[in-house]
Amino acid sequence: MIRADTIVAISTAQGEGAIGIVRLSGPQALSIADQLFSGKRTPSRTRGGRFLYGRFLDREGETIDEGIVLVFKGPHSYTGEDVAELQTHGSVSALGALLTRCVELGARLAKPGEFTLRAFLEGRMDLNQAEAVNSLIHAQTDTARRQATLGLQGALSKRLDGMVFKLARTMGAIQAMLDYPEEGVPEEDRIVPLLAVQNELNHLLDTARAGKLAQQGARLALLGRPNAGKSSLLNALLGYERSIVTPIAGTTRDYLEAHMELVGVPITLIDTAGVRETADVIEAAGVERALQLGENADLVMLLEDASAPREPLDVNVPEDRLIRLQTKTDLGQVWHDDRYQSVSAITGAGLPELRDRLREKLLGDQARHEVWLSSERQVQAVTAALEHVQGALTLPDELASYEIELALNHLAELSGKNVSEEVIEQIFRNFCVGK
Ligand SMILES: Nc1nc2c(c(=O)[nH]1)N(C=O)[C@@H](CNc1ccc(C(=O)N[C@@H](CCC(=O)O)C(=O)O)cc1)CN2
Ligand SMILES: Nc1nc2c(ncn2[C@@H]2O[C@H](COP(=O)(O)OP(=O)(O)OP(=O)(O)O)[C@@H](O)[C@H]2O)c(=O)[nH]1
Ligand SMILES: [Mg+2]
Repeated sequence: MIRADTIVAISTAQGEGAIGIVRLSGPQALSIADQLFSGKRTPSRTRGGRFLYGRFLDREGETIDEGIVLVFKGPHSYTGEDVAELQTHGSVSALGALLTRCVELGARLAKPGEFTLRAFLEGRMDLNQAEAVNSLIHAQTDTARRQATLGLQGALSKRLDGMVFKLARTMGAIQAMLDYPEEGVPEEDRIVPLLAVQNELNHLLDTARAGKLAQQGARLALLGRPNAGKSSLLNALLGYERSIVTPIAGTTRDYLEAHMELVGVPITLIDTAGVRETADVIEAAGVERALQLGENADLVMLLEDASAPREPLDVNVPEDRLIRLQTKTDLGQVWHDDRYQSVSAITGAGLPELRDRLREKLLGDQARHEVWLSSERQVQAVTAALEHVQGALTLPDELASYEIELALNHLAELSGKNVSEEVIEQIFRNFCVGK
């Protein structure tokens, strides 16, 4: 179905650039281009896939800029509709004037993500792929980009297709059995495929944490007693002197954040005030904050000075989000406790092992070449599908068949079949304008 209106947006980043693009999509895209473009050829009378060189004109016929028009004829375009790309010098003013001209000629300003929404509605990509487009734009690390690219190529949808096939076949087998009970359903057509799908869904859910972290990044707080070496370790991980280090206990009083990439995850490192009882109101407020930051962080590194008398700190952080470190091991004192890793911020000893540990804690053993769940929407749909598959494994045939149907609905939801307009709108609302 071709939408009646033609949308327009500046598709390149705001600001100065070598080249800028205004993109038109819809039934009037090429006729609008005809009216504002002057060159040897006419966009609407050009074959798709060609570019035309010439000048862009404003309402008075004055030249806005020289540039090129790229012609795409539906369905052979990003959106599946007729598309004209007006490529100019990357001048804020030229792009603005060109946009205005397109609106004067009848185009409507595109909403965020509306080009990709149209690509979805035209069936050029499914919802998982559309979400991947957005992830790709926002990817801050190679890991996030690689994941988004896999998603864009349909990797998640392909995995789901395999499961849908198994479920549909099982449902068929059960229904046949209900019609002809004397036949019975052989185990390998009933339990085996359901168990396989259950496994696969569980496995997919395991990837969600890594997927979320690769996308949104992780917050990593350093906690410990005063002088434990938190600021020194932060500086050592960053590779520059971000935080003040002195031999005085209580140096860091407020928390401080620094950004870096670690193991392909965008990391916010948080240095905090050393935790101790104190009469100093300012320091006490800092301690309060430190503990709070620890509770809210994705991971906490809890530091203890191995060269000082032991005075462990109790923090309200579950074990799986905790990494215990003994610091200053270059001073020659180390205790033996498997729960602790040793580091020296001064010599760098133990830092590679710490990075490995962080990778394991953050990404687990998720294979980098397989696709990860990356949005809350995906996690919810897979969780719901899994519940119904589990239902199907425990319930008698008639109910099992219904459970499988529900599981199939949730998997279909993932790729964007039978999803409400609201859900779709919600997804595209977070996109950039022009995407
Ligand atoms: N200038 C420009 N660069 C861009 C995009 C764009 O729209 N414009 N893209 C998007 O934002 C991405 C590329 N995605 C695209 C996907 C499909 C088609 C397309 O026209 N496909 C047709 C023709 C294929 C062919 O000729 O081989 C088709 O699939 O039928 C274009 C871009 C990234 N770079
Ligand atoms: N030998 C040695 N000294 C260290 C090491 N790490 C830190 N120190 C020293 O320990 C002292 C305290 O270090 P900081 O990094 O300021 O400790 P902190 O945990 O941030 O302390 P507060 O901000 O007061 O809570 C400084 O004199 C550092 O030079 C280390 O690995 N080896
Ligand atoms: Mg400090």
